[in-house]
Amino acid sequence: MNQKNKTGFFSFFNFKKETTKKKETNKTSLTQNNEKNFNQTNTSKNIFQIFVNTLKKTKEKFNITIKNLFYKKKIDAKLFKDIEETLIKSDIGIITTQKIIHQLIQQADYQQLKNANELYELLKTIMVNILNQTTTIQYSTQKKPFFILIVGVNGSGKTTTIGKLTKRYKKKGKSVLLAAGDTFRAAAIDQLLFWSKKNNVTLIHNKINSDPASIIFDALSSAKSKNIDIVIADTAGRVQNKIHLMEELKKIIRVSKKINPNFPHEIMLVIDACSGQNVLDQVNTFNKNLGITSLIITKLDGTAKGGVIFSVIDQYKIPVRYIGIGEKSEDLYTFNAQHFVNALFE
Ligand SMILES: Nc1nc2c(ncn2[C@@H]2O[C@H](COP(=O)(O)OP(=O)(O)OP(=O)(O)O)[C@@H](O)[C@H]2O)c(=O)[nH]1
Repeated sequence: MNQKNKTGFFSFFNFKKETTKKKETNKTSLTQNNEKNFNQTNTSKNIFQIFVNTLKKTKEKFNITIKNLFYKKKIDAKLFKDIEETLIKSDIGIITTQKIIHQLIQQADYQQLKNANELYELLKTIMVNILNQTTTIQYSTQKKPFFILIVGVNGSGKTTTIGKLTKRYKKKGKSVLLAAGDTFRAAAIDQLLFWSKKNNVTLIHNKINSDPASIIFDALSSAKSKNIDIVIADTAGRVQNKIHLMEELKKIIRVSKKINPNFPHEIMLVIDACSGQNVLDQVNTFNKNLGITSLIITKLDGTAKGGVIFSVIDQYKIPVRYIGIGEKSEDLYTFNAQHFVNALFE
């Protein structure tokens, strides 16, 4: 399979290609189990409909305008200008929009397109390619425990997402252990306790203001001795300031490497789509300091700013692994570029 198209190793939709190509028997992927469960309970069409419903608010800005632009229009400079304006208004961001328009003009010229309809399809393809520029880290049973460090600013949805991930991995038959690394806010520990009980998994925690690096170290040691598959660690979103937070997170990473130099396998940044273009600043800060391996975009259900996904992926080349589309524990989906773009244009 084309590496560029492998947005989500956990992706449902690439499963067939993955399994035929990958003959390594000692590796099991969450994707494979994912897909089996998925096929039993859902269909690609349903998932697509969920994407369509989720993006309702983002589509309001984008969809009607874009369709009107292409309707029976001829290809000229004005059309490109209008498309550019629509993309910018849809939170796709100026830099990424200009890149899309540049490619659109070049390819339309190269393919000698005359018809606006063909340009419409070309725009979709270019937008999917923008989202497919990244590859995700592979889960493997050899990486045991597979350590996922969850980071993000306050209120972005970290704790809720951990609850959703726990449910998801448990459903795939994986053993999960949680670590309450947000010791700054008592409610965060209570929230994780709720999720751990709900999913029947162990939570390693300590009292408020205790050292998060030490809690996470204990959690990883315990997971190793108990042969646990996956450890998910929560972290604070706000300490005294941004520098303190980054130092705290760096310490967690440093200390975890004493157990295994490859820890953490994943550093997932949770970002709230409602923040629009401001998320770029968050991605920049966390990535510069910690090296983010994937993104989880939450609250796509409640915002018109879903277009920001294009600029985040385009500017940082970090894959979006999951999207959060509601507060319930099942409201987490593997991100799929094709579905996302099709849903936007639907
Ligand atoms: N609509 C919607 N709400 C969400 C989603 N994900 C999380 N939330 C809500 O967002 C709020 C904040 O979520 P938390 O999980 O507490 O966020 P956090 O990042 O852990 O915040 P702190 O613990 O304060 O650092 C809660 O009310 C969640 O129910 C989502 O995908 N959609």
